[in-house]
Amino acid sequence: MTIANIKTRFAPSPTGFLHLGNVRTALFSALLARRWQGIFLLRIEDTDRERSRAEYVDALLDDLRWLGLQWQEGPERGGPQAPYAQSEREAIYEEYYGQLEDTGRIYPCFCTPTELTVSRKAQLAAGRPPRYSGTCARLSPADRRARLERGLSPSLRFQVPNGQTVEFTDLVRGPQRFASDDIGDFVIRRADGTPQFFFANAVDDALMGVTHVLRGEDHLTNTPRQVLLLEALGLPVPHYGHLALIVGSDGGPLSKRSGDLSVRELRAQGYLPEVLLNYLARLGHSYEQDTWLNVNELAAGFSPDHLGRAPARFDEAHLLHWQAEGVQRATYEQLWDWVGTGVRDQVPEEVTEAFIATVRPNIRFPADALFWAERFFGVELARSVESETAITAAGSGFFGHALAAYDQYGADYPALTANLRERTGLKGKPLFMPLRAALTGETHGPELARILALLPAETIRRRLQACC
Ligand SMILES: Nc1ncnc2c1ncn2[C@@H]1O[C@H](COP(=O)(O)OP(=O)(O)OP(=O)(O)O)[C@@H](O)[C@H]1O
Repeated sequence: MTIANIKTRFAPSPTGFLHLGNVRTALFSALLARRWQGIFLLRIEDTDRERSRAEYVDALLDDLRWLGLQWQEGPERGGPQAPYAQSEREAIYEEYYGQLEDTGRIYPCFCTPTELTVSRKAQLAAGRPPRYSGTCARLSPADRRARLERGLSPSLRFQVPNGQTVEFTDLVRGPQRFASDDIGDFVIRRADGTPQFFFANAVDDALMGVTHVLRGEDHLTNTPRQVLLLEALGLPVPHYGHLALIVGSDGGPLSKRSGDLSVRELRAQGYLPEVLLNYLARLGHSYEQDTWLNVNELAAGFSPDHLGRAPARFDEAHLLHWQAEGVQRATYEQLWDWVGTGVRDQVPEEVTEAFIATVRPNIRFPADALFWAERFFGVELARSVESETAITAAGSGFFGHALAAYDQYGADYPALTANLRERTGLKGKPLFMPLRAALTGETHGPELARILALLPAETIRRRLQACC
């Protein structure tokens, strides 16, 4: 399969911080475009005036950039179909409402929210699926005029044709068929004049030349409405692919409203961007390799054919696995930046690289690096209970020998430990554990040989002396 001139998009609403479900949609869309040298477009769907906020727009742009999911068209970058925020496109929408009006495909609806609720309840009580009953479609022109003269602000409803079947082939879920009779006439412009999602989203995709729409399965039932609208407007219908949703540990889909697992939060904890990409790319999508892939490799192996239909559950253990891998792969510069000021302030300048090399296999988060920086370079050494036990068991004579061996061999670990073995007759754990406990206050941790080379000689002597 080859796809020419592909354009994909991510179209979030700025109503909260992006969560892993949102970001996986962005990632798959970006990978699909990159795979076929196409364009990845970003559009801000801020038509919900009450819930949309400028700070969420800034946050989502920042999150996507941090993840390396740079868009080629969209906010800040511009493009042939600017503007890319729906709140700035109302004049464009007016033109298309006009077209639908001219062709008699829409009508004003004066029903109040209360009337709609009553009708919905009555239909449910009668065991029917709720849909708009068509009250305002039956108003005469005189009735409509009278209501408008009374100053009522109508919404605009799209008149769904009867007796049709809407069909499309979903990129993930295969052939789909919906009976138009099951779809009630739906609002495309709210009474406050703002466009409804179905309308603005479909019109923008068409005008912006989007060829492939990957989005969450929560939109599957919107698609037949959007297909009908685009057909009524004579606009091109993109290929749709509906992705299984990511569910949290409670089994419910992640949602911005409930502030689920935001990228910000994960970033603040110290997750690395490529870690999230490697994790998310495998959540509901299979790759031949289960090894670490960079973004180009993720794109090269991406295909809608490898997308699964079952909901994908967020699994922290998998994410932690990728995080451990990401830390091993990061450069010294990346990690030195990532560990944060608490670590940078404590580690002496001349051993920063040695510090990172020493702790790298034992850390997954900046907090872990801080833990070791404090153990190595803190003035006061807080010892764990286990290390106190190991020190007591070794006895003070052991540390006198250790000091003598250190004075003779310094940080030459093989020579020092061989000498200590000779002096004490100990080997294995009884030899190494008390040494580790005295030097770090812990009975686990980075390689002892590296620790010996990293700590200032004066610290080593002081800590061994303290156990004598
Ligand atoms: N739990 C989820 N798993 C996978 N994709 C999701 C999930 N929730 C939303 N998406 C997808 O993320 C994209 C952006 O959606 P949107 O900005 O509407 O976020 P949302 O989380 O649904 O927000 P809200 O909670 O405010 O409804 C859409 O394609 C949507 O289908």
